[in-house]
Amino acid sequence: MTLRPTIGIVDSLFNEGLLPVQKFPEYLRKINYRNPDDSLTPLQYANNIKIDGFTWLAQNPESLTRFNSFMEGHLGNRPDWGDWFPVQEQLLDHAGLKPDAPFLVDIGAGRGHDLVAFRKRFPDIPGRFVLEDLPHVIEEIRGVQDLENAGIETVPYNFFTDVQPVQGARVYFFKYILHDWSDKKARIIFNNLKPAMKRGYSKIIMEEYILPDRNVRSISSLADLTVMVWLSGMERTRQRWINLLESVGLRILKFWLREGDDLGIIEAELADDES
Ligand SMILES: C[S@@+](CC[C@H](N)C(=O)[O-])C[C@H]1O[C@@H](n2cnc3c(N)ncnc32)[C@H](O)[C@@H]1O
Repeated sequence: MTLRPTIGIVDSLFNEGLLPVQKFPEYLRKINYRNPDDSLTPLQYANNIKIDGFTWLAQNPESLTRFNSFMEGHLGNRPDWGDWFPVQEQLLDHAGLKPDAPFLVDIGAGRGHDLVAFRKRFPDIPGRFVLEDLPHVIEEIRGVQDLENAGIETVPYNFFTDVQPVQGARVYFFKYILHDWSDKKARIIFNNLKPAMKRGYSKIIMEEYILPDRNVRSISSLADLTVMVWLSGMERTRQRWINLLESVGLRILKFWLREGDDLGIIEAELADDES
């Protein structure tokens, strides 16, 4: 079992998370008990700011460090995706793989813990491994030995403003990214990715909650509330994932879930009918 440092979770939730939680009833009254959306997030309301949560973190280095430590420990004692997803069958068994081409791009990777774990698990997969995140996050991880040892490239990238710079990767990986954003913003992220994807080859792999329509586990509800209170984000049901991806010309190949957990993998690719 992987042991992860979880102190960052407590540190970040108490330092940055408590105020929006405390002010949440007041915030809901102000927005007439609508579902929170991008026009004013609870974090913006609580801190009286207009910038989004990640730009705010960039301006508060201690909060950013706590947040990135939070993300590093967030899986707790769950296995890494590479430990249970059929990587060989779904990703490696393809004639198009080339040793000098990009294999995996982790978009919004934070400190790169998922990439490092994947490289340790599969040290012999050929190709490039790329970590993308906002420039201040890339700055925070400059010179980190684990990343250098694993041969991981770092690229500053903003998924709202830039088209994906790494063309034709086998895997574009997102973990806990889409749940931070509304469908409208998620569509911008996907539309900036699609031009880089190679039809019949590139796959999107997302590690996210995939909720049932009813009887959601309390731990998954808590995740839903956490992203709502921070960012007006949401955990999505299967049908919401299908609707979202279809609305941008993507097709879900399979939802992968492990017994007893709503956190799973969504495997997707460009839909056939897109030019
Ligand atoms: C919830 S964290 C997930 C981090 C990592 N994928 C993980 O699961 O531990 C969201 C990540 O998205 C990054 N992010 C936020 N806005 C972004 C943007 N516009 N472009 C690229 N990355 C962004 C943040 O810096 C942060 O690292």
